[in-house]
Amino acid sequence: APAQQTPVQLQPLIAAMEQRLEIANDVARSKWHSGKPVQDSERERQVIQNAESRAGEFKLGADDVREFMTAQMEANKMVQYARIKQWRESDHSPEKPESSLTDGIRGRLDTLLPVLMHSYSAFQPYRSDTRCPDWVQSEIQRQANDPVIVSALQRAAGDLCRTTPNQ
Ligand SMILES: O=C(O)C(=O)C[C@]1(C(=O)O)C=C[C@@H](O)C=C1
Repeated sequence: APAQQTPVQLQPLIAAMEQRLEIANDVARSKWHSGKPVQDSERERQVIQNAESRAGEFKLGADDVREFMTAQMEANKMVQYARIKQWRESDHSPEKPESSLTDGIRGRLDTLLPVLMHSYSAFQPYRSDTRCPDWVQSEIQRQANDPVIVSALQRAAGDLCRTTPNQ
């Protein structure tokens, strides 16, 4: 079974990605109450710049870091849009989060950055393995149940495996 051969380095990586997506629930609650749009391109540039500036610390290339963090933010927006749609359609307003977006929630996303980069770095040797896509799918299914989180994790992990096309 593919799960048995899954490298141990994948579990903490998917876990950190999932934690980042859990924070998206609070981002969405905050934006629901503030009326701010989900998309904040200026903040996305800052996140990418911050991550790129730390690439060397984790022996990662700037291109990989940019691609990886872009995927994490696209996945984050998927969760936000899905939650906002659920609240709108169920006519149920979520509670205001304890902390605001700029002094609290983004701080939690920032705190997770080195954790994500560290686990992404540890997974580098396995990215080109032909079993990589199977490992990633089974690990996502193992760690997540909520279909919104599962889809977002699939997006977040979309570039993890370097599969060589076979024509
Ligand atoms: O910080 C925000 O405003 C978020 O919505 C979070 C986040 C991210 O994933 O870091 C996602 C979408 C925005 O375009 C910017 C950043």
